[in-house]
Amino acid sequence: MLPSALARLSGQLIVSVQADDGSPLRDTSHILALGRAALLGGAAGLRLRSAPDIAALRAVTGVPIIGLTKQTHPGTEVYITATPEEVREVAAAGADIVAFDATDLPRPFTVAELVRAAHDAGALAMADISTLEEARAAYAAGADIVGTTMSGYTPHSPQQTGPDFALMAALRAAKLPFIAEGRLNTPELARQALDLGALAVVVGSAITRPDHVTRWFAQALHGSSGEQM
Ligand SMILES: CC(=O)N[C@H](C=O)[C@@H](O)[C@H](O)[C@H](O)COP(=O)(O)O
Repeated sequence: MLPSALARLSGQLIVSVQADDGSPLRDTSHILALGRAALLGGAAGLRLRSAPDIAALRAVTGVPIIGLTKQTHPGTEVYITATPEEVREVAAAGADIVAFDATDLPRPFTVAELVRAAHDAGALAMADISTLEEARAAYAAGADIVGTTMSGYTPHSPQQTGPDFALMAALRAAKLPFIAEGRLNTPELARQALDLGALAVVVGSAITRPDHVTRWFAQALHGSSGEQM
């Protein structure tokens, strides 16, 4: 049986509400407004970066929250919730599920250590992976769910502009439950991921990063990337 936060997300849309560093939307008050707009539109869950953003949305909604931090650490390129301390911070802010990097890149802490920190803090553990092998390893280390989040963002995964449907199909064939995430930029692609067996679908940039969406349009019109910031 699925743990309750995952059961509530089954078949549902999760909206990732994150602004990049330097974005005019980075402030928590803007993230709160974007998150509320996503909830109004029917998001059944939220994926949020940073304790202040998580706490702000926890105060206004009971939907499952996937929380994470994004921080660099010396000697590693792993930046999504890379330490047990960050896992605890995210859980304490009100996340039901803590997402963390579970790729094969050199890392400061093992996947098992991050899973344990999440469970000890009363949260579920979501392993952000980029390959089938990483998914197997994450489940062996005790993860509750994996997400296809990191495909395209590690040197050893396919670099592509669209979603990694091949990885989703491989996860399904291996009977490994997964949340689909990454470049699901249209309702049709999101639906396709669900049809490929995803437990739930995370959509971020296409809904909550107007700067990215503007760039897609600007590039399509005249190959320009818009105003340089
Ligand atoms: C690779 C990485 O750092 N992904 C991050 C993970 O939390 C977010 O920046 C993405 O927006 C999220 O994964 C959703 O994906 P998309 O924005 O493509 O719908």
